[in-house]
Amino acid sequence: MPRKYIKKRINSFGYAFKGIWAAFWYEPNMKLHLLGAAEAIFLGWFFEINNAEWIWITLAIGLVWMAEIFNTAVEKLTDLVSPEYNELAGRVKDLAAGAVLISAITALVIGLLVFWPHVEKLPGYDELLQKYL
Ligand SMILES: Nc1ncnc2c1ncn2[C@@H]1O[C@H](COP(=O)(O)OP(=O)(O)OP(=O)(O)O)[C@@H](O)[C@H]1O
Repeated sequence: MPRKYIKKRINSFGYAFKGIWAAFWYEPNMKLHLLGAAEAIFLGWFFEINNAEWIWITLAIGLVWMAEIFNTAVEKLTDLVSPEYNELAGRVKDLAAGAVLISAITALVIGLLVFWPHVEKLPGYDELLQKYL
């Protein structure tokens, strides 16, 4: 393989990592998603979830991060193209935000499906249920 080609591919990775770093550094929402991921990983460790369950958690985290980064990119591009008020620009941003919301709801459902059976097995769960329900 030509050296120039390899160098270009390595550069592309560098730009992509720069984008990921910028998203986590500058975007408050990404910090929240990072916190959400940390919580899910902590729960996964606490409940000693199996490989299949880790796959779902990994997919859920990746889905939300990916959607948020795309949303940020769309927002920036929209601000660049249409800094003034524009109905279409607003709709574009709403659509991108909608995609993030769908990813977050999906991740929440995955989290409940994965963790709820483990929560039910916690000692004292039945007593707690009887006391409050
Ligand atoms: N140029 C614009 N023209 C019309 N409406 C806009 C425009 N910019 C933003 N909006 C409206 O305001 C909403 C919020 O846009 P904004 O860019 O402030 O995103 P945000 O919710 O603050 O994003 P974040 O918090 O993720 O940075 C949009 O979803 C859209 O409805």
